[in-house]
Order: sequence, then C-alpha cells, then structure tokens
Amino acid sequence: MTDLSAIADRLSSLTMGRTSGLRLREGMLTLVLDVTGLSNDVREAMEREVRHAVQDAPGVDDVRIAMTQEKTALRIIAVGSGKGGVGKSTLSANLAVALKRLGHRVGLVDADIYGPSQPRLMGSEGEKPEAQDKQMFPIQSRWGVPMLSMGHLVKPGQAIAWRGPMAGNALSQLVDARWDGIDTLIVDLPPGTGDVQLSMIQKHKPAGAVIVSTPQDLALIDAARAVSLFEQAGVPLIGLVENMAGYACPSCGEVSDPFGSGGAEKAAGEMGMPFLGRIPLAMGIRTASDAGEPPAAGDGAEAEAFRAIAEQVAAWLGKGR
Ligand SMILES: Nc1ncnc2c1ncn2[C@@H]1O[C@H](COP(=O)(O)OP(=O)(O)OP(=O)(O)O)[C@@H](O)[C@H]1O
Repeated sequence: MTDLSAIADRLSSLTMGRTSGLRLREGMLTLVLDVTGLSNDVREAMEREVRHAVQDAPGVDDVRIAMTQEKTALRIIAVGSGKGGVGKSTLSANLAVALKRLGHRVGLVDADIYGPSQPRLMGSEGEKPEAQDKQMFPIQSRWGVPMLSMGHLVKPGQAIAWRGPMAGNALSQLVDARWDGIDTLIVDLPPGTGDVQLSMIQKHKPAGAVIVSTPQDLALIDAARAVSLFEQAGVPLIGLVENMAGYACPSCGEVSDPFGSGGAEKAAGEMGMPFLGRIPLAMGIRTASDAGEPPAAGDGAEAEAFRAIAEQVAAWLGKGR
C-alpha cells in the first residue's frame, strides 16, 4: 500500500507546509496547494515540483493539484461626486499616490466607464493588462500604485455604449483582479448617482466614501445627492473634499476665491460629515495631471494639499475600518 503520510511529509517540507488534503483513490492522487502571496512564476514552479515529487509514487497514475489562495480583505474607498468635471479623477489618482507615499499598500481602479481618465493621469496610457484564468493583473504604474482602468481595456469612445449589467460586469472584473500585496483600493466612480453607481456600491461594499465637490452652491447640491446615494447603500462617509477651491495665481501664488470660501466646509457640517480639506484651482495641477505626473508625487504646495487629505483618510482607516 502507498504510504501517504510519508508523501505528505515530503510535500510539506518541499513546500514549507503549503500542502494539505492528500488523498489517493483508484490511482488518482489529489492534494491542495496553498499559493497565497506567491508570484505566478513561483507558484508554477512549486506546482511542477510537487507534481514531480509524487507522480512516480507507487499506486499513483494521475495527479490533481487544487490551488487555493487566501483572499486578503481589500478595503475599498469609493471616490464619488454628484456630477462630472469637479476633479473626482484627479483627487482619486492623487489620493492613491499620497497614501502610497504615507506607506500604504494601495491600488487604483478607474470605474469611470463613460470617460476613463486614470491611464492619462497616471501615465499608463496604451498599456494592456495581462490576464490568467479570466482574472486580470493590475498594471504597475510608475508611481508605485498598481491600477486598472476601463481605458486599458477598450479603445477611446468605445466604453460609452455600455449600459447596465454589461457595465457592471466590466467594473467587477477590475475590482476582482489579482490585487496581490494591496490592502486598500481607491475606486474612482463614474460621475453622478445613477444605477451603475448604486449597483457597484451595493456589490463591492466600500469601507468608506470620499465625496468631491467644487465650491459653487450648485455643485454642493449635487454633492448632497452623492452623499445620499452612499447613505442609502449604508456606506460610511469619510468626508468631503473641496476641489478647485480658490484660484492660485501662477505668477505670484496668491489665492483668491471667485466662488467665496468656506461654503463646502459648512455644507459638509450640514450633511453631518467631516471636511477633509481643499485643493486649490491651480494651473500646475492641470498641466502635471495632463502629463501623467500626479502632483501628489512631487514636492511643494500641491503635493502637500493632497498629502494632508490622505493623512485624514489614513487616520480614518487606522480606526480599524
Ligand atoms: N484643482 C485643480 N486645479 C486645476 N485643474 C484641475 C483641478 N482639479 C481638476 N482639474 C482639471 O479639471 C479637469 C476635470 O478634472 P477630472 O477629470 O479630475 O474631473 P472628474 O470629476 O473626474 O470629471 P469626470 O467625472 O467628468 O471624469 C481636468 O482637466 C483636470 O486636470
């Protein structure tokens, strides 16, 4: 009779305790190999070694190896806005980069199917993610933040035709990718408060949400709608960010407030959520963003503004959420 316990011991030392469930039935040897945290190359090499070690054992005609992977809990932070153009994508990219600089293991998903802009903002335009067993591998951006965007999957303009379930499935593929080594995922939601947003939130259950608004009264009314969308889905609100707050003069640096100041902070208070800070309307933010160089990766006042917001988000996460 085949000595299964001797084989089990050998496999255990070969894989440093990653094998279990060894069984032999009618010549078929089955076992489970835990590949949690291993890179693709290492897991393939390990599978080959295991197979090699057992295939000639007495009574073994065939070997079946089931690979399992412990799912590390990913905390999703959704970034939403009541309407487009308020800088939600800019904030998402820079929040991810700033959190990374604070030492967090953070990834970025661009769920804005109707106008994906993260490939441009993060300087990864034209790259295509690889996939294995229908699961995608994130693209490694230059800023240490792995990312996936609808913009990496379709030609510009193509995504716009997607509706309902098709859009939802595509978004799920991005969130359910192989985010190995990542514990926090920033998700740049599509603008607005429609069905795609709601089903995305209900399905992927973000740990918290950041709302972005510009200072105008009308934008703040839209922001309130985004807030109620998250409340409806039971997602905790991390806070409100005021973007394009005040105009920073490119020559003298002086900040003026064409839309008044303090409105967003007051609105956050009225909506019962923390105010996370303001990002000025600055030419440098737009030019760096267009060039694929997130300002949060640099030095100076703009990087500082994003870092201050990231610190508050990090503090919120640190409270065990
Ligand atoms: N603080 C800022 N200062 C200057 N320009 C900014 C600032 N924030 C965003 N922008 C610029 O405004 C434009 C819109 O920003 P962004 O794409 O981030 O908005 P959005 O809310 O994600 O829009 P949409 O939802 O329509 O994709 C971009 O050209 C961006 O570079």
